Amino acid sequence: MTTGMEEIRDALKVISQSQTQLLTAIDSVSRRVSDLETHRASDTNGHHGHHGHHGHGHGHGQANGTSTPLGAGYTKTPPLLPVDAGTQSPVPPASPESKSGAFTSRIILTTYPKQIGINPLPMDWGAEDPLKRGPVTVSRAPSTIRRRNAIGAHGGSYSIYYALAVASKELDADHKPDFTNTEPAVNIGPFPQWADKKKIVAMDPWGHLVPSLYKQVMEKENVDLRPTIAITRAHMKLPELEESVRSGRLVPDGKVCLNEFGELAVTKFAVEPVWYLPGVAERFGIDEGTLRRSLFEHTGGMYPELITRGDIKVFMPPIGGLTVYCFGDPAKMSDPSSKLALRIHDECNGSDVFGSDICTCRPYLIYGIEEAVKEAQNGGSGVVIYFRKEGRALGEVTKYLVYNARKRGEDRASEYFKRTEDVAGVKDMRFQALMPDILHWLGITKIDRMLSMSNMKHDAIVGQGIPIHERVELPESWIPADSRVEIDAKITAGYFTTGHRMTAEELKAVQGRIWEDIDH
Ligand SMILES: Nc1nc2c(ncn2[C@@H]2O[C@H](COP(=O)(O)OP(=O)(O)OP(=O)(O)O)[C@@H](O)[C@H]2O)c(=O)[nH]1
Ligand SMILES: [Zn+2]
Repeated sequence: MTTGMEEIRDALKVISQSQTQLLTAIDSVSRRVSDLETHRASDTNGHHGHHGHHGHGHGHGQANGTSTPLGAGYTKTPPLLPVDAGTQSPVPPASPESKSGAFTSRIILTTYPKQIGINPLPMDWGAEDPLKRGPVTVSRAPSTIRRRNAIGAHGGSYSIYYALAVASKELDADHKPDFTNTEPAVNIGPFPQWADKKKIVAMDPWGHLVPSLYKQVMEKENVDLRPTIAITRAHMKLPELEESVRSGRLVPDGKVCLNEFGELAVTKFAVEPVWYLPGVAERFGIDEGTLRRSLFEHTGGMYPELITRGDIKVFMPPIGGLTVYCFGDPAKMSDPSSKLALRIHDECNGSDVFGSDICTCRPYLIYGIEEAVKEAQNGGSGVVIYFRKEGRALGEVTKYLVYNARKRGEDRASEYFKRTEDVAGVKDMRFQALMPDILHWLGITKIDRMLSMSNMKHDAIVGQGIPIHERVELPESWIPADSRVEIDAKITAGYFTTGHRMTAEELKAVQGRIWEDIDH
């Protein structure tokens, strides 16, 4: 009996040993094949990379199942054989003409730091001199793919439309942007914060100057580089502000508020996300391996280099960015002797654009703009920053599911966050931890009037060393009736108020419109 058990145990040991050997063999074949493939591709493209030189990378995080830094909560899985290697491919073959120019001759599923031909442009995140820092290089164009020092793609969530445009031949993948006259409408910085790895980890501080700063690199190295920030000037018109002028709250000055229609002059900054992974991990108090593995897994395995290229530290995530609306002289934002009023706003399409009354989003946005304009007119600076983080970054589908659950129930303030948690598992996924980067980038060192009640925004900003002198809540008269549920729930959960913080008992009595009231 005992002998039988031992035999089984021995047999199992042999099986497990052979399994490990098999996995190691598969892994080494896969890497060899990948090397060959790059070699062939680089021959085809006439580019011969340097052997053995890999920038400043440490070469860890290779595709070997045993040496990849695995984050907590993940099991080791066998490495996969790159399917592009052999003659068969699981992907329907692209038509022959689509191979010309747009793509490398073989599909490069992933790359490895020690691979022949891989020669990233230098990337020293946080270096003071932008030339020493190096340009964020992410393009997979044949001329650039081996020089990449970033994972992902330009355009945030729009990268998918780019792919569609190329696939449907609407866009020539060889298109070289003509940047004539696209340069920033105003100058900004550089500020010492731009060279601080602890302060800016979620955007490229040099992103607006790419075409000018790295012109020579683009020409000399024949690489495809693009800006991730653009700065322009505009007029804007909101119906509520016409009313602000009519009621006398806002007085046209011909500079910031241009006329009796409440038309405003604004400087706008559009910013695409660029993440420095070690810095992002640090902000969340997790290790880089865990961050990389989670990003890899939960984007459908979209970016294998998160796992295979431990030497690449920059990632351009497929998410929305932000826009800064600056009223008054942009130079005043960073002037410590000028007062600054600031609203940080997260996207709520239903309210911001379409006027839904279930929340206070549009009212707070308009109030923020109005107060920002007033501060600018008083000789200070007013700033509104709009983040694309719809529905607390849970998305509109989740949000509407929760609305239904609330309205089919009793929609009591005491249950407000619980309904979201029931559906989404969390009440909020915005993670304000990365939000203060833009403030550092704008050179902001203190906030005089913070137009927000959110404790999460407050704590993130103060935690980044930017003091907030005054917190300004949304005045009662701006709160739509049906959004009392939201605002009271938020206040009870810790949002700032100078008014009354309800007890759990009182919160139960706050009720919104219920299903019967909407359903007609
Ligand atoms: N999931 C979900 N999201 C909501 C709901 N109501 C509002 N939101 C989202 O919550 C976010 C509100 O953001 P902000 O207007 O910046 O407000 P806040 O962070 O709560 O704090 P304040 O600065 O005090 O306004 C937006 O992303 C909205 O889309 C809801 O019922 N469910
Ligand atoms: Zn809203």
